Amino acid sequence: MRHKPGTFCLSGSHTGPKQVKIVEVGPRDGLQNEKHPIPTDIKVSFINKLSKTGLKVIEATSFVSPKLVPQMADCSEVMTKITREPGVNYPVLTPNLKGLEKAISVGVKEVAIFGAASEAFSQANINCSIKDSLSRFREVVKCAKLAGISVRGYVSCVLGCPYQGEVSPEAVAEIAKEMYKMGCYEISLGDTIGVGTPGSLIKMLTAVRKVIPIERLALHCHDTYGQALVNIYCALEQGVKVFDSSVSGLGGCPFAKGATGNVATEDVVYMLQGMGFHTGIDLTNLIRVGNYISQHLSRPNRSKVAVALNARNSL
Ligand SMILES: CC(C)(COP(=O)([O-])OP(=O)([O-])OC[C@H]1O[C@@H](n2cnc3c(N)ncnc32)[C@H](O)[C@@H]1OP(=O)([O-])[O-])[C@@H](O)C(=O)NCCC(=O)NCCSC(=O)C[C@@](C)(O)CC(=O)[O-]
Repeated sequence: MRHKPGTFCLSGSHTGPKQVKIVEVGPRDGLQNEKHPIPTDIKVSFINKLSKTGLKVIEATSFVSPKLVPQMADCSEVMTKITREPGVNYPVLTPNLKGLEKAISVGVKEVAIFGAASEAFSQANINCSIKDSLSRFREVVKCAKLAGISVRGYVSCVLGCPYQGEVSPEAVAEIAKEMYKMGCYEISLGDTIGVGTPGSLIKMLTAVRKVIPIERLALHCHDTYGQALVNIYCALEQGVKVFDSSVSGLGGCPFAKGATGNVATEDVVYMLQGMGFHTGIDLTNLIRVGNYISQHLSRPNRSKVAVALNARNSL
C-alpha cells in the first residue's frame, strides 16, 4: 500500500504494514574514508556484531582500486572472515568487472554499482563519464545476473555536487532510469554531500518516481547540513521505504571533500520506531555496536540518540 503524498499519518491510524528496510552502510561508506588503517579483524568483528542487531542488510566492503581507497584493500579477506548470518544480506560495491570477479570468488551474493548524476563527480569518483559508466555497469549487471547475483544501483549527487553545484532532477531521473532498465532491483539515491532539504528532495523524487516505481527507490543521506532525518521523514511521506544509514553516523566519500558521515542508524531507528514502523532492529544492541566502533576509532559516537541513551543508561 502506498500513501498519497501528504497523507502519511504520524498518529498510527494508518492500517497498512508499517515496514521499512534499513541498509547499514557503516562497514563500507562508514570506514572507506578513515585515514588510519583499521585492522581487518576489527572490521570483521564490527560486521559480526551488526549481524546480531536485527539488521537485514549490511553493506560490508567495496571491491575498488586499493590505490584510490586503501581502507577497502582487504575486501576479499573481510568477506572470507565474516560470519554470514542466515537471513542477513552482505552486499558489496563493484564498479567494474574486475571488482565483480573478485567479489564472486569470495562468495558475494549481492553487489552494487555506483554512478552519479553529475558529470564532474563521475570523473572524480570512478574516472569516467556518465555515458561510459553506464556501459561498464551494463557489463557488470549482465555478468552478475548470469552468476545469480542481484545488483543494486547507486546514484550519487542527487541533490548537489561538490564540484558542479546544482544537479537537475531530470539528470538524476535519467541515470536512475538507465540503471533500473539494465536490471538493478533497487536504486539508492545519494545525497552525497548532505545539502538537500525537503524542498529539493521532493522535486527530485517527483522526477524520479515518474520513471521508477517508488517502492524500488532508496534514500542515502549524508548529514552534513543536519537535514537527513527531515529528508527521510519527507521521503517516507512520498512512499519511500528503504533508507541507508551508518551506525554512529560514520562515513564520507574520499571524492566528496567536506561531506560528513551518513545519517546515524540509531537516530533513524529511533525515529521510525517512534512512528510505529517495524524495523526488527534492537536499538540498545545497535548503540553498543556504535560505541564499539567509535571507541576503536577514538572518537565519540556521533548518533544523538546514542549519546542521550549512553548518558541515561550507561550502555
Ligand atoms: C572505478 C575505478 C576502479 C576505475 O579505475 P580506472 O583507473 O579507470 O581503472 P583501470 O581499469 O584503468 O585500472 C587502474 C588500476 O586500478 C586497478 N583496478 C581497477 N578496478 C579495480 C577493482 N575493481 N579492484 C581492484 N583494483 C582495480 C587496475 O588493476 C589498475 O591497477 P594498476 O595496473 O594501476 O596497478 C577506480 O576509479 C576506483 O576504484 N574508484 C574508487 C571509487 C570509490 O570507491 N568511491 C567511493 C565509493 S562511492 C560512494 O561513496 C558514494 C555512495 C555509493 O556511498 C553514495 C553516495 O553517498 O552518494
